[in-house]
Order: sequence, then C-alpha cells, then structure tokens
Amino acid sequence: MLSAWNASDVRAAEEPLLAAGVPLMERASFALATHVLRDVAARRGPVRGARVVVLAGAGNNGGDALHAGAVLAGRGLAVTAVLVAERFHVPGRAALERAGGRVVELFAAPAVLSAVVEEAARADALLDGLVGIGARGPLRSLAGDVVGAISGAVEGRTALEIAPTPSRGGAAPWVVAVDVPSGIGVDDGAVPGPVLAADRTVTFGAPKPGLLLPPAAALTGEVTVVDIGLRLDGPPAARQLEPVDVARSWPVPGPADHKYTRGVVGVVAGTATYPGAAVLTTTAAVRAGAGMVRYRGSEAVGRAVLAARPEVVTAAGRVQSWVVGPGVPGGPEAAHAGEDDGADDGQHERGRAGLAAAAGRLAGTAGGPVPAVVDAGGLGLLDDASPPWFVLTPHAGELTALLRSRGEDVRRPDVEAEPLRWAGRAHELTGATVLLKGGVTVVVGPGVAYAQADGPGWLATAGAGDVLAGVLGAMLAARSREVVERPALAAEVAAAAALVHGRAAHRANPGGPVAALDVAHAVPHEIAALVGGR
Ligand SMILES: NC(=O)C1=CN([C@@H]2O[C@H](COP(=O)(O)OP(=O)(O)OC[C@H]3O[C@@H](n4cnc5c(N)ncnc54)[C@H](OP(=O)(O)O)[C@@H]3O)[C@@H](O)[C@H]2O)[C@@H](O)CC1
Ligand SMILES: Nc1ncnc2c1ncn2[C@@H]1O[C@H](COP(=O)(O)OP(=O)(O)O)[C@@H](O)[C@H]1O
Ligand SMILES: [K+]
Repeated sequence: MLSAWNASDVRAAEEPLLAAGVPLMERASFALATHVLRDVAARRGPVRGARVVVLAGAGNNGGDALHAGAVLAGRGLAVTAVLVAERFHVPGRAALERAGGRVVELFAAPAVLSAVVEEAARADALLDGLVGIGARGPLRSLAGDVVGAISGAVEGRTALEIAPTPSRGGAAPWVVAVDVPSGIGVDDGAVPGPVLAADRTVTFGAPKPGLLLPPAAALTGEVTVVDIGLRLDGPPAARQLEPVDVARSWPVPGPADHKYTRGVVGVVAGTATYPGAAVLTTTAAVRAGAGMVRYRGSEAVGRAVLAARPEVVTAAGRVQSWVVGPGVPGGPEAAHAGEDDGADDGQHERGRAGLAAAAGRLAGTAGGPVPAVVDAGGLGLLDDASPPWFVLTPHAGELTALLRSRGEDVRRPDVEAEPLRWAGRAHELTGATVLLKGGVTVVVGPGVAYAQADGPGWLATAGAGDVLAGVLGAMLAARSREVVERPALAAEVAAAAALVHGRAAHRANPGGPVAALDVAHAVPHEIAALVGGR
C-alpha cells in the first residue's frame, strides 16, 4: 500500500531530524541525482555530456534540485540551473558552481526567458525544483511564466495538461519533478494553474496525497519514493492499495466453506428499459466469486439474467450484501437532467426494501444489517442518513446531483477539480462510504481515503460501472459481518474492488478496447493471478 501524508505531517517529521543535524537535503538530492542518472543512461547511453536544465525556486525544493545538479555536474553532465527568484538556495548554488555547473539568473534578466525555454526544450533532462511542499496556489510570476513557456515549447506537453503523458521520442527532455510537480495542490491534488507534466516524480520521505489524487495524479509520471529516514506515525491522508494488499486480504474459500459462508449477493438492478445492467451486475457478482447471487426484478428481466447466468437465483431469501440501483431510473442525475428513463418496474420498492434490510431497519429480518452497494437509481432511494457500510458508487455527474439534492451549490467541473473534497463532503452529508468513479477512483469512508488508478482509459464504457457494482457486491458479501463491524473496512473493500475491476480491464484486452462484459469475464482470472501469488 502506498500511504501519503500531508505537507504539514512531513514537515513535522522532518523537524526533529533537522534539529539533530541529520543531512536530509543531502540524502534527498543524492537520491534524486541517482534517479536522473539512471534515467538518462537508460534513454541516452553515456551520461557524460548529457544536457540537464535545473529549474530552481526560492526554497528548499530549489535547494534539492541545485544540489542534485551539483552531483550531476560532478559526473560530467552539462548542467544549467535557472534561478527564478532573487532569493535562492545559497549553498545549493555554490555547490553547483563548484562542480562546474552554469547558473542563469532569470530573475535578474527576464528577457532571457526565450533562450532558457529553448535550452530546456533541447535538454536531455529537466529537473523541476520550483516549489515543493511549500507551494501555495498556482505558480506565480516567473515560475509560472517559465513553466507555461516550456510546456508550450516541449512537444507533447501543454501547461495545465492533465492527460497522462504519452511516452515521447528521444527529442523531448525527460522531466523529473523534485518531490512534487511544482504547482500542484500537495494535499488535495488540485491543478490550479500551469504545471509541467513529469515523466518521473522523485518524492522524499513519503508520497504526498496530491501525487495519488486526481487531477494532479495524471501529471506525476512514475512516482519514486526516497526514504530519507522520516518517521510518519499518524494516519495517512490518502492511501492507494497495491495488488499485494488485495491478494493478502482476499477471502479464499477453505474446506469448511459453503455457499452461504462465501456470501449471497442480492441484486436489484435493471428494468425493461435497461435489462443489460441486470445481466452485467449479476454476471460480475457471479464472476467475482459470490457464493450465490439472488436477482430481484421483473420476470422479463429475470429471464434475461438467467439466460446469461443460469447460476442466478430469482427467489427471495437471505443475503449478505445488497446491490441496489444499476440500470434503475431515478438517480439524482436523471432527475436533475429531466430524463425519461422509463418505468421503474417495481425496482424502487424492491430497492428500498433491500436498503432497509441492509440498514438493519426491516422488521423480521434475520441476520441483522449487511453492506450495500448503492449505484445509479439507487442513489435516489437513500434516506437522509446512511450507515458507513453502505457504499455509494456515483460518477462525477451523479455525485454532483447527489450533493445538489442535499443543498450544496456545486457543479460537475467543481467535483472534477476537487474529487477528494467533494467525495468527502458526500460522505459527511450521507454517512455512507463514497466511491467516486473516474480515471482515478476516489473512495472516502470514516477517517480514510483511497485513490485507485488501476484501469485503462478504455474502461470508460457503458456498463463498466454495473460490473464494478457486481464485483463490489460479491466482495462485501464475503466479508459482510466484518464490514458492518468495522466502519472503515467498507472503504478498503471498495478500493480493492476498484483495483480488481481496473486490472481486469487491462487483462481483458491489453492495450485495446474493452466491453463491460469482457471486464466481468476477466475478473476470475485476475483474482486467480492475485491470490495465486500469495
Ligand atoms: N527542510 C529540509 O531540509 C528538507 C526539505 N526538502 C525539500 O524542501 C521542500 C520544501 O521546501 P520549503 O519549505 O523551503 O518550500 P518550497 O516547496 O521550496 O517552496 C517555498 C518557496 O516557494 C515559493 N512559493 C510558494 N508557492 C509558490 C507559488 N505558487 N509560486 C511561486 N513560488 C511559490 C515561496 O515563496 P513565498 O511564498 O515565501 O514568497 C518559497 O520561496 C520539499 O518539497 C523538499 O523538496 C527535502 O530536501 C528534505 C529536507
Ligand atoms: N478515464 C478513465 N480511465 C479508467 N477508468 C475509467 C475512466 N473513466 C471512467 N472509468 C471507469 O469506468 C467505469 C465507468 O462507470 P460508469 O460511469 O458508472 O458507467 P456505466 O454507468 O455506464 O456503467 C468506472 O469504474 C470508472 O472508474
Ligand atoms: K517541484
């Protein structure tokens, strides 16, 4: 698992070490230089004579970059450091000059900006040491100008670019962000102004949340964490599950298990207008290893489900998790857009009953409360308050509508610009765990947040969300009681479902388009690959 800490926690962890004279910057800059050397060698072969441009800001982030530049100059690379502010890291500059590096005082002669941009565009490597964890808001003055101009000049990059950087030919410089790409919201992943998209981010002590969270996460390139000896004891601000974490906690059935111990998933999905959602959700739940899947819906849709998955049962009975809403009309977004999604075919009533049982509020329900996945039309069936073992799975449009229905003045672009903030707000307002779908899926539960970036862009296809709901339903059913008892566990299971779903999409057709049903069919193979290695 990657755990990310806010800037203030990192500073607090640095303080005692700095007071004790531990050479943190030396450690950080040496590791940074080592990674740059390795990357340049891999791309270019000989490192001697390689051209490196260091963009250095006023603070210690600039200090890291200048000291790394000194190490590189000492190894025979041609290093030019560009100082954007009158205040600069004096020992860093001195070290660089001693090692034979050249310094351009851009702050003293802004007219040389175009020459700097030209040199940067022709460099083998570009180090972005303008600001690190001391950043406040969008890049200002010359730092903003230089990033804007270089982004425009370097092929494949634009200022404010938030698409993943495609791998580029040898012509463009290899961009290494020092600690963080300068100008991102270190704690929240915001991209408030121009940011130079990096190929690699070498981050010190621990990842920062902004490296995991959208939209900034698309600008980091590969993230390399350098251990400089910090002790970060408190809870992280954001986490990202890795395959090994999911493998470790996967409930592999043993000799004593039977279908009920493995978990029964109750699915209220699909109508005559959207029967496919019922097929996709139930298929995914079966494929993800549910002990049993009960479909609740009209007879006609039930027939379609059974034609696709004869394992599904349509009789009522006990369940260990509910999935309510895929392909059911009346989600907050549809209501907002005034769309006619057709009749609900009785799914609202079935969905409400499922949610009441899941909340433990249905008289005569044996077995107590159970987790629920609440998707699409199910979101319109929620009461004012939900328990944390309800996992809401909106995309940005649905989250916007849900928030607006609860009095927040927010638009979809706001949610896309600050997904963690708004998913967190929805968690506060509803009490439920919130999984906000997207290229990076953000999950917020009580005291925890996850950011998962496991799927290819090809996964953005109709029905993929229904498959996620089915996978998550099966995973929650398998750990039903534990999820109800431990408020933060639903978020971890939801993040794990996003990981399995995203990796299944890669597996379904590496590098190419995937259909939602292909993703569901790849799920068992992905699970086998995950748990086979443990
Ligand atoms: N302490 C250590 O020994 C270690 C520190 N480490 C390294 O230090 C980094 C933190 O250093 P830091 O605290 O000096 O802050 P830093 O990120 O350089 O930025 C502050 C400067 O930027 C400026 N500035 C701010 N916002 C701006 C904007 N939007 N646009 C333009 N300028 C802006 C701000 O200006 P001001 O607001 O003061 O006018 C100030 O001058 C950390 O990320 C890591 O790399 C590691 O080596 C480990 C050891
Ligand atoms: N750019 C992207 N890259 C990777 N995955 C994405 C991207 N955009 C969306 N997804 C994923 O695709 C799925 C789409 O779900 P959703 O929007 O609910 O579609 P539907 O309602 O048609 O099933 C989600 O799991 C989401 O995380
Ligand atoms: K930086």
